[in-house]
Amino acid sequence: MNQWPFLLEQICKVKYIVAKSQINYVYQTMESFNILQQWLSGDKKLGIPKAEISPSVEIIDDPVTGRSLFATSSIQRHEKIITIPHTYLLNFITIIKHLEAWNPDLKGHGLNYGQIYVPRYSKQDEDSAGVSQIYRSFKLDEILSLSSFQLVSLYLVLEKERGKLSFWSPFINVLPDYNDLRFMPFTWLVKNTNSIIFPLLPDSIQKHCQEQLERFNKDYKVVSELIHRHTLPTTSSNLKVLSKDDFLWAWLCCNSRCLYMQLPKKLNKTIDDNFTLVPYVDFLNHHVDDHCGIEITNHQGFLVNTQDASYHKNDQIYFSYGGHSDEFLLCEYGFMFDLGINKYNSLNLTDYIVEFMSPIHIEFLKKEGYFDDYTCNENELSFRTEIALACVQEKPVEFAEGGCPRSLRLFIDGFTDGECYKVNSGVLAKDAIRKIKGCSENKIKQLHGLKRVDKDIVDMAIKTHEKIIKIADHIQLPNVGDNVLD
Ligand SMILES: C[S@@+](CC[C@H](N)C(=O)[O-])C[C@H]1O[C@@H](n2cnc3c(N)ncnc32)[C@H](O)[C@@H]1O
Repeated sequence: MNQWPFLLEQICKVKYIVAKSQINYVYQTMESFNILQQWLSGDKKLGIPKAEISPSVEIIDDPVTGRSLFATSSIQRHEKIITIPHTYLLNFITIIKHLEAWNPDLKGHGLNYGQIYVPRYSKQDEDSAGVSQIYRSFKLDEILSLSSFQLVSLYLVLEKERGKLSFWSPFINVLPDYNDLRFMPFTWLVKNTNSIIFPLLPDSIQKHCQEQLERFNKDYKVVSELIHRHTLPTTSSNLKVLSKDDFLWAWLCCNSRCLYMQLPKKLNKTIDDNFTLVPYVDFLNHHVDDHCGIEITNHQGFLVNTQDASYHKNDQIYFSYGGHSDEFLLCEYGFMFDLGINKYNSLNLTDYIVEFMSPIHIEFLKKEGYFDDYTCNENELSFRTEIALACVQEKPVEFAEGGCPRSLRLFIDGFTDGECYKVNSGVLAKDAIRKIKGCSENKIKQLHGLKRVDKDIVDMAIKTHEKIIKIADHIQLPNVGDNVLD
């Protein structure tokens, strides 16, 4: 029997379904952008403030950078393009304000940050999942003891559960889903995916991910235990055991979208707690160079200004997340730039340099604040690396009784540029770089050999090694003979 007409019909059907689902996706996305903008336009009668968004700015779903801000007409330097009042910022303070409205026992600690509108929650805002009951049973001490990451992530999970009843639903609906962040290798550890590819990533990325996993697991444990203490017979089964996937989604939203905001001193929080989520502003993608500037004021809220950048129609509007390497961007934000773009890329030489050290060297470097984090970029070794390499060239006995060789002391204190160490440091660094490059070449071969695994993820893993090889090939170091420590 001729199968072709049947196959052709099936192919057409699949194409039709794919096209239809793409149209649906575009429609739903645009719809959710409209709802977000409507929400941000406030309500004078209810006293909900209005965000100011320049008509020269629009949200576009870009195939490479995801939801992004673009200029609809030219924008000059130093133009204020976005102002988001405190009411719409999601952070420790606004969450406590909303929880207070459910639970008067949480009141009375006098926390404030600008004017924050909070709905007057009533019977009709109760949700069937039991979230409002959980809010009512919280104690002030246990909420204040949470870190910002723990509280904001928990609150996002709970408010998502409240669906349309949540004040935050227009914002929650435009947050990324897990698939948008699937390139973040740390998520593979949580979800037990890509387990063949993970060990083929550079060691430095694997180490970064293990640290993220530790932080995540700690936050998940604290928050799960809290929820467990507050579940009631009426709480939905979905919440009784806080799902790890849901918490991961919320935790990733915080990790990839948080912006610096100093919390009041009386909260006694750490530097890492000083953040807020900011609807709309969080559509700004990262650029290696400075673009827009952000500022937070008590009175107006969160402001975005073009600073020294100007934009033409259809230009993407960016903001620099900081001087981060591609490895950092991949681990923390789930993306990397193409080869040759990121001037902040570096090689992590730490493990290889530590191998050259005796315990006495390590003790000395720790005391001086120069232990760990040894890197180089395409042009040079970092100062920390130079100090560590100079140190290992000194015999351990030279450090007896807390002493320090004179040349090394002068170098550390900036009185010399460590010229006497340079050649041998170059040899040692070269040895470390050669080993790292060899390791990357080997892993690339193994990655090419993988069959039937997600091609995008494998390509991304290969790219991480190509960046390492590029730095290793480019850096110029003095070339003299053999191991200088012999
Ligand atoms: C603050 S959000 C920016 C909005 C984001 N594009 C979205 O779709 O929601 C940060 C995330 O955007 C993406 N991103 C930011 N800058 C990027 C860039 N230059 N290239 C590719 N993706 C980028 C990454 O997924 C990152 O985790």
